[in-house]
Amino acid sequence: MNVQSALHTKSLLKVENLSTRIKTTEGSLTVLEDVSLTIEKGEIGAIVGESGSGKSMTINSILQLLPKNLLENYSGNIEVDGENLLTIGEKKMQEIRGGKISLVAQNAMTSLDPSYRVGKQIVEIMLDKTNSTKTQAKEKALDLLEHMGIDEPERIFQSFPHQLSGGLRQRVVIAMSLACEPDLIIADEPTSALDPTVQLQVLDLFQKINRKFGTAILIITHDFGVVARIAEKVAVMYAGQIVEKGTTEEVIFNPKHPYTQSLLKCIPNLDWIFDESVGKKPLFQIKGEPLNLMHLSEGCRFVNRCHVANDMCHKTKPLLKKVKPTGLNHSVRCVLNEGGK
Ligand SMILES: Nc1ncnc2c1ncn2[C@@H]1O[C@H](COP(=O)(O)OP(=O)(O)OP(=O)(O)O)[C@@H](O)[C@H]1O
Repeated sequence: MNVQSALHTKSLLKVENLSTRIKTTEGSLTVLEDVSLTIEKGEIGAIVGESGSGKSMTINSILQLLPKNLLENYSGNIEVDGENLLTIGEKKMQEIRGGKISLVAQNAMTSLDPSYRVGKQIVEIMLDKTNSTKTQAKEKALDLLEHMGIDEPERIFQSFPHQLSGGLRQRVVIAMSLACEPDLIIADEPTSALDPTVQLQVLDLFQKINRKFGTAILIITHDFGVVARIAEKVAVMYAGQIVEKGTTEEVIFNPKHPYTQSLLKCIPNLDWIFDESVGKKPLFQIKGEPLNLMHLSEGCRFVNRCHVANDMCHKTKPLLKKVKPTGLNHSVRCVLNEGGK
């Protein structure tokens, strides 16, 4: 690709300055503010943050899944292949969901119908979303199950969801998400309901899918371990805002935001099991509670939990700025890091 055509290449998913307001009994609440991120074709990205940081709101906004009685309004832009999802209307949106983008939910059981054999559920999607005949759809479904690392695809095809283990069910759901041949899979905490060993297998499966089919993946997680294993780039969310983003390497090895630094310290370290001289250290915890979005102050949203905050942080609203003005895409929302160090 020459430079000229590269400049004109549209991102697969481009979210720009997205703010989402919802209606609550206490009045309207801005649950997302100024969220910008992109996923390119064939890329694996991640959004990481603790509970309540706005991860689910971000995907529900992208996929326009917030119910009418909850949503007050969106502002900003959400583009898929250059098409603005905020203006295309529900009919076209339905084609995008389960078409160009498919969603893998945290709990596989919420995506599977308990009363139908899993094979039939995969075939139904193929018949609905692709030009396959019934015979082709069955063949493709068995093929997909095999690609999911399932040893006996025919037996699993004939099984009901309750007859499968949690790990197998999640593989089936991932196969279902591929049935419509999407460009992007959004995976919402896809491994958090699974045993640690199965978690690793499922993450490796996403990587395999990405390499084999070129499918882009946006993974939502509270776990930096997941980010480190699979994602090329990451956005760290806190209290409805992206507070840091960049390549996974930049963010993990050179975290700039005190929240990112604290999240990284929360990853369990098992050194003490192998090295007695290290001693048993308690797990690191970020002090304080996540912010109540109803009661925002004028400064940084992380200020009351921050280990380096000063007076300026209480008074100045930080903007997301490049760590190094001339650098690539590492950005941070912290007045103490503006302009880079
Ligand atoms: N129906 C609702 N009414 C009021 N506030 C809500 C509602 N749903 C979400 N919120 C608020 O929106 C913010 C973002 O929530 P969101 O569910 O996106 O967080 P999350 O990062 O996905 O958390 P989790 O990992 O627990 O799912 C939180 O402050 C949450 O309290």
